[in-house]
Amino acid sequence: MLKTSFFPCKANALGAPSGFPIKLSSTVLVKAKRPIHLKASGAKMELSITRPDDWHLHLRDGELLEAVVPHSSHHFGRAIIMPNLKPPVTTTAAAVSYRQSILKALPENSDFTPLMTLYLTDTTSPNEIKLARESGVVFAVKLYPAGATTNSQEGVTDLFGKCLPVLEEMVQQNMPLLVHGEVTDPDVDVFDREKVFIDTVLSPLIQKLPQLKVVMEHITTKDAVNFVQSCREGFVAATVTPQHLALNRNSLFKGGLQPHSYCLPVLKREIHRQAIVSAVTSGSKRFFLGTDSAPHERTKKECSCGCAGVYNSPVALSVYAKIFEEAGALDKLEAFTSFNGPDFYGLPRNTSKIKLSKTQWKVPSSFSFKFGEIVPMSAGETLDWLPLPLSP
Ligand SMILES: NC(=O)N[C@@H](CC(=O)O)C(=O)O
Ligand SMILES: [Zn+2]
Ligand SMILES: [Zn+2]
Repeated sequence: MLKTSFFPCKANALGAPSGFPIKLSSTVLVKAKRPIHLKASGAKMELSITRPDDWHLHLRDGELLEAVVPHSSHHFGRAIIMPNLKPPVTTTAAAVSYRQSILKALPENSDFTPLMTLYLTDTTSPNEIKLARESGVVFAVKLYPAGATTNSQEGVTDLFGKCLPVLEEMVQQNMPLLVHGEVTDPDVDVFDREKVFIDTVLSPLIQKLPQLKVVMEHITTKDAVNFVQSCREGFVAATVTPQHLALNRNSLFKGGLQPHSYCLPVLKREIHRQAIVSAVTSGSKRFFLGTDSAPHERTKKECSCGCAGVYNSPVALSVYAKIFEEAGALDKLEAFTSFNGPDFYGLPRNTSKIKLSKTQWKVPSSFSFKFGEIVPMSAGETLDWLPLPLSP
């Protein structure tokens, strides 16, 4: 497949208004045009922050990978890559090979670094954790309770019964456990699944293995905020997505069913949204950026049984900046986007900078590719903060 086309215009698909070209695969069709730039009146406010990382990202594989990777690599330095492919990335060998595919799909001259993860199953061996650590390219292990979310069928059915030796080896190897924190019991109300998971799985796990590093991914409730805050700093942390900061569950039904706002864990009540906004804008080191950007083709979202996942990479930084601005906490944005994550993982912070300009830009209504379309979060809306290209 040809991979040489560039956005020829002065703006790229993300709206960066300079001559910084972004290489996209030849499968990109013209609908992914530049966003419309509205001139902000008066002097433009610009924020310069250390290049952010994304600590929870779905890049998929094949043509979907080629399509979406530029939206992350353009502004983010590194990303924790989720392993829920079909088949899932359950071994170090598979993670190494998936990493190669990602590197191959990157735009020319990109220095984006994928940080790989393993998909935990009932049969993952402690030795696999040793191999993962030795590889130098696997940075975490992901727990999907079987049936909890997209491609989780091969996930864990009984964490304490089946996975304790592996978890003990993870403690030895200082390998973090990343958690999709929802129970799968059909009798538990879908809006309560995170809280019940905390009470029945996470709390007992941390009591049993207090040395295990755990990231509660994409938290959605005040219960999760309280739980993370009650744990030992440096051992338990949480990622937070743009959609769970910006939207509450009313958004799912606003003017009719809104499939592009449907993700798991599902959006919650306003009180929960407010609790996670307070948590991230408080300056606490326990919370960091993880977009959970999860692309699905339009036809797989707009159908009788739609997939869960919000594609937010193109808008994530704009949405985060708006949330911090509204909370009067723009001074805390950089720690959330660029410091707390690497500090938790024990990795160096990025040294380059990006700028966010207070400039309005219009999000494309969809991105079109040969294989189909992807509808981003905030499709067709005008956002306030525009990420500019990397400065040297
Ligand atoms: N968040 C989602 O709704 N979907 C994710 C899986 C996940 O992170 O749970 C996906 O892979 O599509
Ligand atoms: Zn998840
Ligand atoms: Zn995810």
